[in-house]
Amino acid sequence: MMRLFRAALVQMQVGKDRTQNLVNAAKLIAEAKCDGAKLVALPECFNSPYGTKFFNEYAESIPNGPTCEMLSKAAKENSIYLVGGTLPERENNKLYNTCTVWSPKGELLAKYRKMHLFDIDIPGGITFKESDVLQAGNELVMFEMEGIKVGLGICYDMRFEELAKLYRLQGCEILIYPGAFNMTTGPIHWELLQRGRALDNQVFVFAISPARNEQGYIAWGHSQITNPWGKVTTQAGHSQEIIYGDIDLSECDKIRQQIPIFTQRRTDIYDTVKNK
Ligand SMILES: NC(=O)CC(=O)C(=O)O
Repeated sequence: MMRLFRAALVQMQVGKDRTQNLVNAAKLIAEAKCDGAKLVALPECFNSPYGTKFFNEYAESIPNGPTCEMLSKAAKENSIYLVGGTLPERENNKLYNTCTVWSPKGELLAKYRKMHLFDIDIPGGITFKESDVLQAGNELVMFEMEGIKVGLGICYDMRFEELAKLYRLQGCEILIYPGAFNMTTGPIHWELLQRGRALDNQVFVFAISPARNEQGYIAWGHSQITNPWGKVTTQAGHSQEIIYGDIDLSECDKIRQQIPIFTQRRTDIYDTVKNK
């Protein structure tokens, strides 16, 4: 069972030209592989600008569109596990914000649809309503990487601690969130939420943002790796870059032994209160 590996989070620049986005992603994936990555992860909406007015135009079916073709080929050519950020997905005339995961043989390992849609309204800050055009997913999705269980979420999902806890209860040691926080929420919430999810659940958390752009939805950047102690071990700036983490899963074992919160949960009490 693999316990040590190198992860690469690709904080890439995303623009309006889909082909250019795919070419850029493929180039950066190959670079991450050359630098020793076994798992490479891309950001939310890496093939299209992030915005409700773009989702319909850029949507593709999975696994048949050009974006999945590129992802499958890149995973196979580089023999890596590839978390393909997210793309707007179309199925039966409905749209979803969907993350795909590819095996080193280029096979589709998992597909997760954003479960909590990003609907917020902060006067003077940001108003965004994914539910105007997207449907929410209804399933937790995990994949296994040579014995390591990894749970998937997308961006706003990281605000929901119940989702992270359910993944931990199902044996996950890593949670991966492709995400695109913004200039209003990013500065205070991005890092803190990930540290919270990591510490609460004693898991590694990887979050991958697009690089900051000049117009439209301005992404916060700061892709991040947080360890099960709740410590940020690597964080990007806001430009295009790849960050790396040498992940040692024995850190999960150690912290879970030293602070055994998952054997001390008082579900007898919680359940009584919940059912009142
Ligand atoms: N873009 C998102 O889904 C979430 C986000 O920016 C936030 O929660 O803030």
